[in-house]
Amino acid sequence: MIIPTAKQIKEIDAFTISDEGISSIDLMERAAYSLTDAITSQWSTSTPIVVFAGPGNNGGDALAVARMLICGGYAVKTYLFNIASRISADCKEEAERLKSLGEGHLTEITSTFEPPELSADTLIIDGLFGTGLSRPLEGGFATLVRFINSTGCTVVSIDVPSGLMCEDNSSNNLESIVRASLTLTFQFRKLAFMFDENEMYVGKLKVLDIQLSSSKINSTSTPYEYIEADYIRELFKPRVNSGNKGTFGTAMIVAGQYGMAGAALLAGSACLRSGCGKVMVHTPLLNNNIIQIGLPEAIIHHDYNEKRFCNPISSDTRFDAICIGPGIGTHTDTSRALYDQIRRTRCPLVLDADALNIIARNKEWLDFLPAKTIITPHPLEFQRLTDCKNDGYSRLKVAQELSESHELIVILKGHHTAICLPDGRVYFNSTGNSGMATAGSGDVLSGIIVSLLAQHYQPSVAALIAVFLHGKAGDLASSTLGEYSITASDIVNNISNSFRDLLNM
Ligand SMILES: NC(=O)C1=CN([C@@H]2O[C@H](COP(=O)(O)OP(=O)(O)OC[C@H]3O[C@@H](n4cnc5c(N)ncnc54)[C@H](O)[C@@H]3O)[C@@H](O)[C@H]2O)[C@@H](O)CC1
Ligand SMILES: Nc1ncnc2c1ncn2[C@@H]1O[C@H](COP(=O)(O)OP(=O)(O)O)[C@@H](O)[C@H]1O
Ligand SMILES: [K+]
Repeated sequence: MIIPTAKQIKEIDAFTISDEGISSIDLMERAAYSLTDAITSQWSTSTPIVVFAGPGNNGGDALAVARMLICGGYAVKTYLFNIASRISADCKEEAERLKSLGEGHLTEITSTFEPPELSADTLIIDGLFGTGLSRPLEGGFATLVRFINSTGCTVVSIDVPSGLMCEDNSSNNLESIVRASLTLTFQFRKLAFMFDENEMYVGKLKVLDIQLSSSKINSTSTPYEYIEADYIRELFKPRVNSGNKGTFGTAMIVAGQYGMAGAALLAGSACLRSGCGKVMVHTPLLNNNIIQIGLPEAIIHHDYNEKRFCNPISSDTRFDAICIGPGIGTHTDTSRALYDQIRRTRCPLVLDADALNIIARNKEWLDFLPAKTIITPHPLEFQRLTDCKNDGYSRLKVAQELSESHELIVILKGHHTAICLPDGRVYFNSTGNSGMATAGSGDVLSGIIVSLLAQHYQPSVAALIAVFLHGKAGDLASSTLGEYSITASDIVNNISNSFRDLLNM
């Protein structure tokens, strides 16, 4: 599903209204029905409800929901903030409809507001601002948001937590954003929801299908897409029945300085579990026994010259793709080896972990990474690599620029990992859970990627499939072990289930 901008959502709303021939107020009623449905399915009529409505259509939604809840037997108090006397036409109409239920349901605030006493079990519905927010909240609205956040009550935000911009929050006033327990958003995830630091505002997310025009949605051009199983499934090539080891390619993994052989084991076993024909591991001689015993299927490519660090591989004619980085360390010898290897590599390449930390110290090397190289930084590695600001939107913009200017595939790892392609497109992943925030989890991802590259998947496709499968393997691991107990090995052990789940095998 696409992730349109707030402006594009407005256009899709407007098109739906004209194309379907329905009025905007009826679209609002449709939206409010689905909100009410989601609320009543979770909270009973014994829950006291307080609704805060703003002056725009987000407020209109809130007023419609208040009416529907009252009609459903809920005790609801509603406050409409009409400070500047500029409420939208549909908001005004919804206020009239609510008033028509009788006295006392609606309090209109036109100047100062005395916050009510709220019991701990009150459910707050936040309909102050949605996609129309154009600047950070300040003054009375900022105070109101701080009041909402201080109550300790459960908060349901309509469409967007009020105060959160749909895209760029790098200059926002973070204290003036509602911290929702649940956000009921219309039709699309918003870009800001993809950034880890905004989880504290969005809370749990539910996307409500309000049947906006599918033809308009399909013709809306946006670089951002949220990827789910159906999309990934289409990217697979059939596996040739008569294929042999050679058909499915040989992957080379340069990993594990002495003391970090586990990184090589994790990447190597993930690679083997992901379908390539052969896996070679280039690792210091001292790791020999560990790898031979832990990963008997792999061929060890000994790094004879040096016992503890990684040296360059002499030739890359014997493998189809190469991964460099998991646990290699940043020793000067390794750094030199990485330089040589990058300069010499002609096959598809994925760089992870310490390979990226080394490049961060030698940023000019970015200029000669082969086209379509995949890099897989977590936020800190990306920060070291680019000196970017620390918020999700700024980081994404820099990643997009880097991807486009250097023709790289940048996999920005996080809860919703972003895969940035050189043509400007960005795909956000839908699988994965906090149990995957565990040492070695990234090594597993690198192993899956290089396996797919060795099987001759295009780098962009390999990146998309691998990220999705990796997260899915983590989800399957968590369904049996729980998020607290997953280890990176459990992710490896669930790669096969992840493939089978995705491909209905
Ligand atoms: N357009 C449509 O057909 C639909 C819209 N829907 C709702 O409409 C919302 C968007 O409505 P609007 O475009 O009216 O926008 P909002 O309701 O988000 O707010 C817009 C109003 O807030 C003011 N404003 C913006 N930033 C402000 C700030 N920092 N401080 C004070 N005032 C500020 C604007 O001047 C405008 O009056 C969506 O989020 C959704 O909830 C839904 O009803 C579905 C259908
Ligand atoms: N909360 C989370 N939700 C989803 N995926 C996560 C979460 N935390 C971590 N991951 C995933 O786990 C991997 C962690 O990689 P990384 O930080 O490089 O780990 P390591 O360096 O320990 O191997 C990434 O693919 C990341 O997307
Ligand atoms: K809202």
